[in-house]
Amino acid sequence: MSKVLVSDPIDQAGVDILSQVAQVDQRPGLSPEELVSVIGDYDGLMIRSGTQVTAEVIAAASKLKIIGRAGVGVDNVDVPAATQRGVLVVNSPEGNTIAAAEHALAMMLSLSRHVPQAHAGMRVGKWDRKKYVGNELYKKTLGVVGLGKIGSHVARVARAMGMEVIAYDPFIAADRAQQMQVRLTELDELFRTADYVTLHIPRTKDTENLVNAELLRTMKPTARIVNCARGGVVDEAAIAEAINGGVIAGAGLDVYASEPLAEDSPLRAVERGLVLTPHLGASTEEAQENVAIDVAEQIRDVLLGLPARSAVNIPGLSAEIMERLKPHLQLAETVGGLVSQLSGGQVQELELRLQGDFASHPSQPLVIASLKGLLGAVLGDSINFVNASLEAKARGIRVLEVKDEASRDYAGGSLQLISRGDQGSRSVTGAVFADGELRITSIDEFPVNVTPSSHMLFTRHRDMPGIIGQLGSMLGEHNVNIAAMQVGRKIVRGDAVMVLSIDDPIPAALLQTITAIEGIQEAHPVSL
Ligand SMILES: NC(=O)c1ccc[n+]([C@@H]2O[C@H](COP(=O)([O-])OP(=O)(O)OC[C@H]3O[C@@H](n4cnc5c(N)ncnc54)[C@H](O)[C@@H]3O)[C@@H](O)[C@H]2O)c1
Ligand SMILES: O=C(O)[C@H](O)COP(=O)(O)O
Repeated sequence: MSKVLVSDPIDQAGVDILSQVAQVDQRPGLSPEELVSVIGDYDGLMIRSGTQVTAEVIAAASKLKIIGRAGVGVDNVDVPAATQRGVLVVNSPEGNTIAAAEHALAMMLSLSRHVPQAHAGMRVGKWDRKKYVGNELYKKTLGVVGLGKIGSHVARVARAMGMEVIAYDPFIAADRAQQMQVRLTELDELFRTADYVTLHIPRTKDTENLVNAELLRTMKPTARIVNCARGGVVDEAAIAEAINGGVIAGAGLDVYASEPLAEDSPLRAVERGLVLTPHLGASTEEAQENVAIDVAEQIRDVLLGLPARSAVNIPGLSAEIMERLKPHLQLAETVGGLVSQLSGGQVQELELRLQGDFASHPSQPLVIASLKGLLGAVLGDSINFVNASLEAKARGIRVLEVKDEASRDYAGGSLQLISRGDQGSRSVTGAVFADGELRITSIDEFPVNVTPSSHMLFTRHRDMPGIIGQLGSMLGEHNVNIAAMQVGRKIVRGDAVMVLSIDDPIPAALLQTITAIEGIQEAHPVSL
């Protein structure tokens, strides 16, 4: 049975789903060293933002197939290291959207009406009505930085509360913003004119310390800023200074450059205008149930050999595409495996020629599947849909694509792979027939009609009497059973190819004897 480690607190609904297929060990609070020492036992890892999945953890994770992030941000996972090891990373892109958006709105309201400070006063017997006169959000300008899922929901609710909403997001089209009654602006205008600024961007090299002392100085002294996105996108010391110095009126922060926030952080010493929460944006019962179910289902499916719906590190290969293109992907992988075993040596270039229906589908999944077949035939299970492209790139394999939607040799079109390398060039074409069966339809341009099978033997030989008989009796003598046989030739008594489907692999010694038969130019055993 598979084993899944859950190293952060997650909702029981997720544990129940994982338990359908795996032994689930819930061990929140493991130290980094403990995680490295235990991870080698696990097929799956389920985390939130508390666990750092470093390259060291991934290097120690010899059995790991999948890392599931019960939430959105995967900045605590070394995704490139996971990709290189073929470990799938999945997340829940939408499960906590509403929770995070509502937390940002709660921050804005708390800041405007001094809710935490007023409550703290009440706890110690005070009745401060004058001190906590606040502001309304109504008719104020909200600046949203990052108009993605969370930013859009904040914008929608803010509009309903009577706010004017402007946004900065270079990746959002103006008409999409217009539909939300949001005006797109530049970042400097947004900071200069907004009464409230709310951040909903990922932490990237472009957004690190985006909100710094310089930008804060451009804000109105009455303005407030909210960060429920990611730590590190604001300069925390600069925020503390700006509030203390009256440069801005306040800030609401949920996330920090380093978590948990250091006890001696300057933020903890700010006396007014600041509301701090300990990364609670996604912490609602509803969101936790959503993300736990979403991610646990994906881990379960992947452990059962099914695709995941929100894979972070296989772009363009969603579960929906995997399902829709299943036979096409199988064919691409099979043809990739065949061409690899027929090529021998080093493949330097792979040309993918797609005809008919094959050309009308997105080609990236077919490229990945072809590379998985090509490299997997040599490197085995270490190659999967996650790392096939990366591994091909690392080996300097160039990939070319030629698409021709109009021409079709077969009703459903065809896929041809041509490999070029130090041993010359090889080509295999395949099609998916109406019965859904895969067929190999040509090898090195010789027409054949072969259903791929686990063990096959391929020969290039001269088309002359006696060769087929000799080969058949040789295999019989060695107790190798032939299930099917196909010969393809272009001209009588010219060159020809033969493909045999056999029940067992060909012993190495027998292969040598086969290649010694007069007229056989080459023979390759193939396993799929
Ligand atoms: N506090 C929490 O508990 C909590 C909960 C959920 C999500 N989050 C975080 O909130 C952030 C937003 O999540 P989301 O689901 O809305 O993501 P999203 O991908 O839907 O939206 C992010 C938006 O940011 C924009 N963007 C990227 N770089 C930008 C830049 N340099 N300037 C301006 N805009 C830029 C993108 O175009 C996108 O529209 C993420 O960092 C996520 O990790 C935090
Ligand atoms: O990216 C996210 O989903 C949020 O930051 C939530 O993090 P959490 O799962 O640790 O609450």
